[in-house]
Amino acid sequence: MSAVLDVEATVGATSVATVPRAVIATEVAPAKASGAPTIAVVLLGTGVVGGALLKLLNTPAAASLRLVGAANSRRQQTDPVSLASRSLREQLNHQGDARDNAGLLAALDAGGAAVRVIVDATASAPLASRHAEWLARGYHVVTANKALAGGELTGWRALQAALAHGGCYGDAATVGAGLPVLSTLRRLRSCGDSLLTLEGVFSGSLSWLFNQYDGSRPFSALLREARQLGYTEPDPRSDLSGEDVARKLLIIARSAGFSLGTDEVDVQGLVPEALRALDTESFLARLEELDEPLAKLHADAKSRGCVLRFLARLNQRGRARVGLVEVPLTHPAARLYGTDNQFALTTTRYNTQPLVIQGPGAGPEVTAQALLGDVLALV
Ligand SMILES: NC(=O)C1=CN([C@@H]2O[C@H](COP(=O)(O)OP(=O)(O)OC[C@H]3O[C@@H](n4cnc5c(N)ncnc54)[C@H](OP(=O)(O)O)[C@@H]3O)[C@@H](O)[C@H]2O)C=CC1
Ligand SMILES: N[C@@H](CC=O)C(=O)O
Repeated sequence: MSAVLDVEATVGATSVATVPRAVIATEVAPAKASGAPTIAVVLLGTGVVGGALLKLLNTPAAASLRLVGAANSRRQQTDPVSLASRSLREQLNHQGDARDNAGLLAALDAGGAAVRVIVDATASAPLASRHAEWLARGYHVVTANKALAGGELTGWRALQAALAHGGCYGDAATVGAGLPVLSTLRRLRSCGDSLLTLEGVFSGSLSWLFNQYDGSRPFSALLREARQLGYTEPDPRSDLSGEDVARKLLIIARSAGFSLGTDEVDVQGLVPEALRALDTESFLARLEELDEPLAKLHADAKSRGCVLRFLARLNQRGRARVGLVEVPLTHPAARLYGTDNQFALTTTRYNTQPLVIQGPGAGPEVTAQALLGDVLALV
């Protein structure tokens, strides 16, 4: 386990007390009146987030959408008219065709819809690596999967190149599970404002874990609960290692114009060496090995009147750091609840006090809503 990072003097200066609390996630547009253009949708991933989206697709808010294909990692179903079944997610576990992206794209093309959208609700890097190609072929992509935009810089650049030729990339779900962080940043940039520094808590699961953790319940028990609630990544080591937070930091920083590579983020993770190479199931069976080191870090922090928070920071020189930090109780991050994320943006125009965006930053429902909102924004 890595040592707790030092708290920089600047951290304590950040304040949320003087700015409005949460900026609430973007409202979903009401269902379009009949006769409005139909949006054909293919859904990749029917797990926690994809499953929640399937539920939303059966609500009036999604009346203008036609789900023409859906897939998990093993099977897929297509219907150019519409896949209406409420039990689609369960069906895909034992019924359907073998996985084949070409078949899903053919279903998108077949119905003659004006707007064709691929929604990626997986954590698959190979699938994310196809996003740029799909955009170049005229499909829109809406994603909760951060592997492309938050991965290697080459992938980010391929994405920007594809977007320059048209197509939309709905990425609200990739940061803050739909909190209006990227949209706010883009709006500021379009007005000529520039991001100077960025700081906060970018992980809903780690926020929930450290907001709860007081030493009375083992960290491993809390982690199991966070996974059950749908806050963690499919493999929780993606959260604990800081990798997921680093991806979000990269997505924000790149969207703000910083050409940061993955190797330029200093990531201090929480996964002990012995647990890093295991498959997911074996790791989950050994979660108790996290308990002792975290109990010690917690006790040490408490003895100094501090709490533990998993912070991400980008300074004005483009130096990026992600890791567990002791913060005093007066620190803005010490006053978070539940899965709250907190993004403090200092810009050329928000430079005496940061612009702070805060609110629940993980969970199936808010994330699925972010995906639906991005799809509806296409028309
Ligand atoms: N949970 C949250 O709060 C948030 C999650 N996200 C992101 O959402 C994404 C999904 O997370 P979550 O729903 O929790 O993950 P799950 O593990 O619950 O679901 C992942 C789904 O993706 C499917 N899948 C994997 N590979 C492929 C593939 N090649 N083709 C089609 N389907 C595939 C899996 O299929 P199978 O069932 O066969 O394994 C499964 O249905 C992640 O990228 C995560 O970072 C973003 C914001 C918030
Ligand atoms: N596992 C992620 C989910 C959202 O991206 C988190 O904990 O924030």
